[in-house]
Amino acid sequence: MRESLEDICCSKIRVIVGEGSLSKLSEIKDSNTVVIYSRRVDVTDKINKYLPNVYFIPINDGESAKELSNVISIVEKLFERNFDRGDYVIAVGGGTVTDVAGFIASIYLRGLNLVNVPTTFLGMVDAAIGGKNGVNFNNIKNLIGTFYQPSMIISDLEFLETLPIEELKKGLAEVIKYGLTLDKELYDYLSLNKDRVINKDKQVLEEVIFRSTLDKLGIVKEDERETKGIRIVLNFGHTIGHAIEAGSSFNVPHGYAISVGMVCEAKIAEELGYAEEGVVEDVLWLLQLYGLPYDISQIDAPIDIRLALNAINMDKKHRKDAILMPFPTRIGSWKKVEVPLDTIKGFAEQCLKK
Ligand SMILES: NC(=O)c1ccc[n+]([C@@H]2O[C@H](COP(=O)([O-])OP(=O)(O)OC[C@H]3O[C@@H](n4cnc5c(N)ncnc54)[C@H](O)[C@@H]3O)[C@@H](O)[C@H]2O)c1
Ligand SMILES: O=C(O)C(=O)C[C@@H](O)[C@H](O)[C@H](O)COP(=O)(O)O
Ligand SMILES: [Zn+2]
Repeated sequence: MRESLEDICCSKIRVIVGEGSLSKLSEIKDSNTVVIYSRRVDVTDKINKYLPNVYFIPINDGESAKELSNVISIVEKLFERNFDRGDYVIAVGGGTVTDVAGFIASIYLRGLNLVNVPTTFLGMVDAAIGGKNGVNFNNIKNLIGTFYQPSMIISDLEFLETLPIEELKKGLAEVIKYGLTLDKELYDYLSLNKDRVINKDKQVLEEVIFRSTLDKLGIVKEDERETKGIRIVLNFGHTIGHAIEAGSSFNVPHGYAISVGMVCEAKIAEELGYAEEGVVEDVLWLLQLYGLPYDISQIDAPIDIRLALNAINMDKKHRKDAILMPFPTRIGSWKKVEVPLDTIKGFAEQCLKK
């Protein structure tokens, strides 16, 4: 088990990664606590072992959970109970659960304490970390949300035992994102340990999760609210990725969408002269090694180009008529580039043409 205590702006965040780390929940046993969890993951007995008196709110997870109507129905359940600002929300599930529950924790009474217990690999390497939360609105990803830090992130690898390999791969797309832009050693580690990763070797996965967590928190520490042009690096592949999700009316899973998005955006970086020769090949090579999609032709959902381009108009990295794009320059390095919106949309149309 690995632990780290991180200072992010005015919050202390305790990160615990390892099998059996769920036991750390016993440290908040004297608080009034609500557990918002994915009804598709067996958690109640596991939680009650450490927190015998909690209020459970099961939710249907998946992208359709990220709707304001769902937020309102959960808030109405909270309203029936007597919570105060000293109390806790514990989010247990994948990224869609931690996004919704984190948003609710940030707005109810203007903020309850939050503990994230990610149960997917994608949640453990990305979604449960860094404080972004929120819901989709009018077919735009994460249009409504807040920045709100959990006090504790518990990544208990025992949850991964039931995780299908396709869900592991979706999380690997976010890890490859870190490797391509921030962490060449992580890129190399993934290159050398493919079989152990795919076979869910716990020692390897703990290393990947812990390293990804520290990579992400290292960026969040510098630019928590994404106002300095630094945190945008965590959004590499997401301008096109979110366009694919929106264009498919959220039928393409996030991990696959950003996988294709990273190839498209690396090609734009190369075309505009920011990515060194060979970067696109290195992106393709690692995605193909893990069987992740690298071309829109591999996505078996129709993409409405009009909806996809509208999503790019609404990308949260856009400033006036340009988008701040995080371009990989070589493996493990990146550069912020302001690109005209129409240029990005032109490339996106090429990339998303089936
Ligand atoms: N806030 C952030 O910083 C951030 C970062 C990355 C992604 N995200 C968001 O996260 C979402 C994707 O997250 P996700 O891939 O975890 O999706 P998800 O929450 O839909 O979970 C994926 C699937 O795995 C199942 N599942 C969850 N835990 C399981 C377990 N232990 N065993 C077996 N099955 C399990 C779920 O029921 C679901 O079918 C997207 O909405 C994306 O926008 C947010
Ligand atoms: O934490 C961040 O910053 C990220 O960009 C992480 C992304 O992997 C994640 O998908 C995030 O939800 C996208 O954020 P958004 O601001 O583009 O909605
Ligand atoms: Zn993402």
